Amino acid sequence: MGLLVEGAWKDQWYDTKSSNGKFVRQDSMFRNTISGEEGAVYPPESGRYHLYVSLACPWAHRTLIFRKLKNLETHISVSVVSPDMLSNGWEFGDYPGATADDLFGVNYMHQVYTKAKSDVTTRVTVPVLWDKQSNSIVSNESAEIIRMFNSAFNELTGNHDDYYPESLQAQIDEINDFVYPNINNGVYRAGFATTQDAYNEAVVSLFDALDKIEGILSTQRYLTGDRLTEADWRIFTTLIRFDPVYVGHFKCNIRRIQDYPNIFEYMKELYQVDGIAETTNFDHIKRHYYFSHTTINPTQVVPQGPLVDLDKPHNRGA
Ligand SMILES: N[C@@H](CCC(=O)N[C@@H](CS)C(=O)NCC(=O)O)C(=O)O
Repeated sequence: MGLLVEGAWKDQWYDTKSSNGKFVRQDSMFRNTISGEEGAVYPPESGRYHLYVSLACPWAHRTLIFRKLKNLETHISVSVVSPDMLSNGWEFGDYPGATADDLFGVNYMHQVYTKAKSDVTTRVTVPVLWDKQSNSIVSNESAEIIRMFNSAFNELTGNHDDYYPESLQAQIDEINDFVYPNINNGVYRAGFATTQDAYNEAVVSLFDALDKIEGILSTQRYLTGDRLTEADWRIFTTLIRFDPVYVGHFKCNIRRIQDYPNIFEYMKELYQVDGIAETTNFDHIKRHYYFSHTTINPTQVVPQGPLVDLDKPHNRGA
């Protein structure tokens, strides 16, 4: 794990000393948009864009889900990094389910970043949406990539399904603003904390938030009512990793997702949506966290469990 400093790779774990043991996630730095508007720098074109993902990563998983739901698979190609993220950061390789770098044939993800900007100073994160035409990074912010996938390619695909409908945008934004710090990033704030106080604060706000979500899902099918939206997909990628990884590896063990009847059934419903199970790779998920975070798990031993039947019929909407 490391970062690029003026284009040079530096192997270094997260600095939590300057923040009292708290993990503070950095903002993504490439923030352009694909748009069908006249004169747009990045117009929606088939075959022009390439997505770099890790199957382990919850943020990258969102983008794979939207690529699937919006029928973008034939329009946007994908490279998958190996789940092992060690001293060179994300790398390509022959781990089952991973690929080579299909565009440049480089070994490391940081080399893709320096192809976009040779003197860049940044963490090297996935997902990355790459523009093959200008050889630049459109975006490395999943929240923005899924919005582009939701609407920018509609004319090309003929798929007008809308996961961010205008009538629900305020509600979706409100849920996202609650779920992101407390749950999506909350598991990382608990797991990467290096003081007891920082961990305590994160884990308590995480489970308070999950209790609240359980309450919401006890009265309605989805987070904003009876329609499946972006807000649901954004929480899903954290929920599906929770019992296999976050409970043990990140010490988020006050309760399991299986202990929340409504969240568990809801998570199964989302997992069973057409195409979603194939975007979910539990081997990469478990291997990445347990094998890569050697400050947390120095033995790199990956647990076998848990045994959970995600294909069992759910009771949502019954
Ligand atoms: N805000 C970014 C976060 C992406 C992110 O942090 N990805 C993790 C993998 S789960 C990563 O690549 N971490 C490497 C690092 O921090 O050096 C997004 O949502 O796209």
